[in-house]
Amino acid sequence: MRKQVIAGNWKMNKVHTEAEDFIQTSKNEVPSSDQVESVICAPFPFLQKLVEETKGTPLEIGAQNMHFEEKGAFTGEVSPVMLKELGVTYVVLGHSERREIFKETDEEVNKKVHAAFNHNLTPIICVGETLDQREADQTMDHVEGQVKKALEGLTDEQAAKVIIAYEPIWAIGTGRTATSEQANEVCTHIRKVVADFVNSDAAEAVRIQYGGSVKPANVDELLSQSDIDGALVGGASLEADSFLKLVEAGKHE
Ligand SMILES: O=C[C@H](O)COP(=O)(O)O
Repeated sequence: MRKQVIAGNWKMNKVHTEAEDFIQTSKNEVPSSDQVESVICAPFPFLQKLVEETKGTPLEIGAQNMHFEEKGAFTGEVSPVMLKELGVTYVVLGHSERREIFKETDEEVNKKVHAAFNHNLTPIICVGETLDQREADQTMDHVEGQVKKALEGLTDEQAAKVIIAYEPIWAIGTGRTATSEQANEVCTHIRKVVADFVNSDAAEAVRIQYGGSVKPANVDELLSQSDIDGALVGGASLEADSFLKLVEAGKHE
């Protein structure tokens, strides 16, 4: 039985006081970590404080991106060493906004996944198709390519530990959710890709989240699907009440 992972991705939202209020309200309200993994992926400036404030609680803190190098002349970047030193445990990699706006490539995502494992961070690897790709019936091939490239060169044990977030780009921030069947169909394919590319044990172990307009009203149905093991949530993770409802749903699946 795979444990559900509910991760909030705050993106570039909140100021310090709002981040603090959220954490104070929710840190002791999330279910225990043996029931569901609860993660907030916050902007870099909040990470240190949030890690300190959530110590000893089931709420984990993640980053939304990082560079793959440990240090050097990379102005504006943050390294895996820095994140690890802060006590961050998860990192979102290859989010579609990074791929689209900041032109991140599959090769860079792969280097970041390796860097995450080198520094004991759990990568949440985002994959997903555009509306044009879906309409051209290219979803499965596109997602398959992204998954294989992201996992390239990992050991079987590492591949089993990644979290893959399937996020159809047309459903992100649009209020337009993939139906639970559409989401599960792609997640099932991703699991098969992992089975073929790595092995069946890794495929059985890997957690696959759905992301794209997930909210308390649709989370139960999405999480009840056979190959969906959690959610990566943007808008609905910004309010503590709503985030707590999502993690509560994760507990039951
Ligand atoms: O990382 C989260 C996703 O981009 C989904 O965002 P959303 O829940 O606001 O659609």
